[in-house]
Amino acid sequence: MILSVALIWAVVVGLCCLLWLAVGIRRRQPGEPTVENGLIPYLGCALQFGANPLQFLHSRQKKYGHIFTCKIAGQYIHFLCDPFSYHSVIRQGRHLDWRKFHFATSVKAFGHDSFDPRHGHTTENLHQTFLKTLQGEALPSLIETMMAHLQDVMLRSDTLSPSKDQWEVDGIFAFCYKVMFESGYLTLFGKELGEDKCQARQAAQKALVLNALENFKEFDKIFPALVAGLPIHVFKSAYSARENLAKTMHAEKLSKRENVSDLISMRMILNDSLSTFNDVSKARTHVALLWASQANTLPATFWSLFYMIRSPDAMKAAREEVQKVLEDAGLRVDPSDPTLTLTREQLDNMPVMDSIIKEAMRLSSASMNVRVAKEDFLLHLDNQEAYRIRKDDVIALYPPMLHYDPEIYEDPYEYKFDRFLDEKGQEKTTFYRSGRRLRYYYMPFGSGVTKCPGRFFAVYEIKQFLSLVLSYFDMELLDPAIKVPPLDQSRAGLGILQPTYDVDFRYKLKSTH
Ligand code: HEM
Repeated sequence: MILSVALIWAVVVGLCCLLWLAVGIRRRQPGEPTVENGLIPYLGCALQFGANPLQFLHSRQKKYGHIFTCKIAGQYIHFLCDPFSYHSVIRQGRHLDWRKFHFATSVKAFGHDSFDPRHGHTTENLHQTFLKTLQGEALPSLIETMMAHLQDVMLRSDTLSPSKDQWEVDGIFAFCYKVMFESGYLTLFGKELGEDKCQARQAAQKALVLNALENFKEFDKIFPALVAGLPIHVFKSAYSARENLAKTMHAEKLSKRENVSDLISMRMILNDSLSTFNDVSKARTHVALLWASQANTLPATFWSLFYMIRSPDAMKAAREEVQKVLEDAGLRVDPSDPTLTLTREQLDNMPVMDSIIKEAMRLSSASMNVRVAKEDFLLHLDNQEAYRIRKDDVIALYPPMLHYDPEIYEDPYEYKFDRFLDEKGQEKTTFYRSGRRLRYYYMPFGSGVTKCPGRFFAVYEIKQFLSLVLSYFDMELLDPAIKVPPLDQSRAGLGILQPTYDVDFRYKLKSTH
């Protein structure tokens, strides 16, 4: 009896394996890139890729060349590794669709109805909304509001309470998180009406931001799992964290706030006028924007501050640059009246700070650029080769392959704060590979149509943050020889990676004379 049950199981397992071999494995057709199916059904190469994407891709590039295909979590992904061929994917070709992947990912993670106009829930052109409210004329007011909130949080509220006489010790990531989250949150979502005059209201406002921060952290932890396709209901506390955030973003709550950014006010109007989303779905679209505005900015700020403090030369050059900009503008640093302002033009005129931030992001960014094939087509590479791509396949660029390429960046694992400065101390834009000038050499914000619409604001807010901490505080690492914390690879593909552990520093208010 036992033997026959075992036999039946053996037959069932055998048949499943045959079925997997027959339909689960892709065979390379003539003209297609080399395929690696991996050994695990459905997952394919996902585990090896996830363990260390850069190492995985380098080893496959060595074996297969500029382009190859890997099965990852049920999806066939063509990785294109030749930077000179990037433009054939980045330029808006008629064969490639960017909306399918992006809209589907947002729905999976945030639970709102689809933004894809083809699904009939909205006719909003989200891309246009982002460009109008995050770039160009929208920037000066975002910059001004952010600068005021940063100084309130650093010096007026009880978030930090620094003193002149005593050092405060904190983790750099914890410090950046507190300051940037609160300031960024208030800049996008405004403050409760009438809050400033009344202490009870002030406390309520503070509690709301702190709750939002805790909920954000809880939700953000499982974000990679959601993108990988796991349902949010598996993660009870993360689910309630997301829903708690959404509850604070219902239209009737947001309408009681003042100084709400153009981005959120416009999205509220368009949600109401162009979509059939219900109230929960509308609120969840705002949660998606909170996530987009913070999830990368927070670790990017950490890496910028960490590397700057760790490099005495960077710190000196940055300090001098900030001092000069403030002096030229006739501004005086006074912690008892923290009302410094920097215009967009002044912020644009800080090449050292730019380079410090760029170099920090070069070393920590791992965003995958993805497009989906709308139909079978031929992908032409720079070396005249062409490859057949099947409908619904994904084509991916992984910019860390550029960012860590020793031919493009000498000693690529080293932080050099002036790497993006030319001989005249201005922004360096000429980078070469094999003697040829590169068009794409730095891509933490993605590429083409899906390039981050918040990128200008993101860099401004990090510059503002660094300028203020340099102006108001003395800062030191507790251990000046501390090693760089490793990158948390669990988020590889999704943006700026976090450190696997925090690094302690100490700060105190500068003495003013
Ligand atoms: C250092 C900070 C930031 C980094 C590295 C970053 C990076 C990215 C990347 C890689 C994408 C996806 C591009 C793609 O899929 O190809 C993206 C999308 C997006 N980002 Fe950022 N981002 C940052 C800050 C911000 C900020 C501050 C905002 C808003 C205030 C923002 C708003 C958005 C939005 C709305 C999208 C979605 C665009 C779309 O789907 O059309 N980002 N970002």
